[in-house]
Amino acid sequence: MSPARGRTRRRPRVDQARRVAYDALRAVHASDAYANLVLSDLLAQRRLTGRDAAFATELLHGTCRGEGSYDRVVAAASGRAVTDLQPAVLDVLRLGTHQLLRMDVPDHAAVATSVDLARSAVGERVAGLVNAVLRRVGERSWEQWVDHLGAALPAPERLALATAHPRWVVDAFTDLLGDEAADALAADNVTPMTTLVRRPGLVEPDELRAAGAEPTGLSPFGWRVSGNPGDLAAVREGRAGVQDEGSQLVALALARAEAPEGPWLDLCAGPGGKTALLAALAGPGTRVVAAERQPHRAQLVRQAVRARSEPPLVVTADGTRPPWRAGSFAKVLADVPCTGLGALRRRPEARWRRRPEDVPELHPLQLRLLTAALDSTRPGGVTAYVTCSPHRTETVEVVQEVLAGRDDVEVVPAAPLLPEVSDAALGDFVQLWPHRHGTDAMFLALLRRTG
Ligand SMILES: C[S@@+](CC[C@H](N)C(=O)[O-])C[C@H]1O[C@@H](n2cnc3c(N)ncnc32)[C@H](O)[C@@H]1O
Repeated sequence: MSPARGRTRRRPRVDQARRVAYDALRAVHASDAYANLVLSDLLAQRRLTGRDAAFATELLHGTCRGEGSYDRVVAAASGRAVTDLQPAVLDVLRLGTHQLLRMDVPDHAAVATSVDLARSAVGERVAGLVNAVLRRVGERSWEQWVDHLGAALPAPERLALATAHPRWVVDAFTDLLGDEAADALAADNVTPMTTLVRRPGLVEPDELRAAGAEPTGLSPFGWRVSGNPGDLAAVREGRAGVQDEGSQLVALALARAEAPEGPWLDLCAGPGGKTALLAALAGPGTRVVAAERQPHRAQLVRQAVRARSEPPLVVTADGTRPPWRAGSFAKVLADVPCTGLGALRRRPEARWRRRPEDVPELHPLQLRLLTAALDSTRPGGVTAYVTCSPHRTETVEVVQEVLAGRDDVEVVPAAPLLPEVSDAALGDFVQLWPHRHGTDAMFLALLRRTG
């Protein structure tokens, strides 16, 4: 664009942190990228570290989480549907809205840097629009926007707006928790600290303590670190790994369940976090087999268990058509593919990407995998059915539907096997929650083959 009427227009100076957040957000929307992955690539490429990296991370993650609610704010402030805005401009507005309403950025800086970003990333012609819309956004605080836009909404819709979740997720959580759903939804908006698992037999607590990690409250193998876990030798060498405490606890419950001697199976193993812990807990003499349908994820399982002198056997296989004989295993973990609604705090964009139709679409596969897991379990042996979603259709309903069709399975009460965790029993099952336990919302059912 030529300088307007002979004046030399200032070249917009966009700080690197905002540019990284913007480019990552565009990749999330234009190429279905995962926010965490694209951000870590961009931070490395552009050599952003320290405060700049922290700012870009908070800006991207917060914007992704708040997206649906910010879109309502932008629509009200611009007087048009967000679908009528150019996607690249909408992303600038979303980032600006997050800075104005939820970050400690002065209003004038949030508006001016967003206008510069719009000029540089989209073009001069959109600068005025971005300036005008963001000034209007800044006229109210976040709470005032929620009051303003929520006043006319029914209660669940208002909760969706205030906690930045799609309505169908609000309904699913309310179905499970009643009024407590508000706390569970709010917990999705808090970035969890990185949790490590100490793989017993491979690393002692003293090594992790000396590296600055601190034990967590629930899992006997859980450790918390601030900073980059890859800085720890134990993590780089696969003797410890990044793993939520909830995942550790469900694996531990299966390891503690009474069962006959014999090999253990992880039916849906990729990327291998639970396989690695189960292999450590199984002890010498107990063979562990890990199956995973996708070859690249099977490779990740091999990576996860590389530190073991006798690693589990990793097979690329469809667990619904097992290549092993029925009744081969004493313990079987079926950590099935699910919507991941229990781990939304870790996946900033996931809540807006998942669709309500995903739940019924996954259900038949979940039924088949649980059936195959039970068929693979020998009489007296135990199957653990696990999801990182608390959605009833993916949890209790799968178990009930499978059990209704067989007379060779009994439910093992799961909560008594995790005495370190209170308030987790859901009947005979276990349901963990971020707002109660500080873990992902993992579901666990333990089922014994009786014949
Ligand atoms: C929830 S993830 C498992 C996470 C894993 N247990 C861990 O802790 O790292 C589910 C896995 O099941 C795999 N999967 C999906 N369908 C499968 C099938 N039919 N047989 C075996 N694995 C399958 C997916 O590729 C995915 O890696």
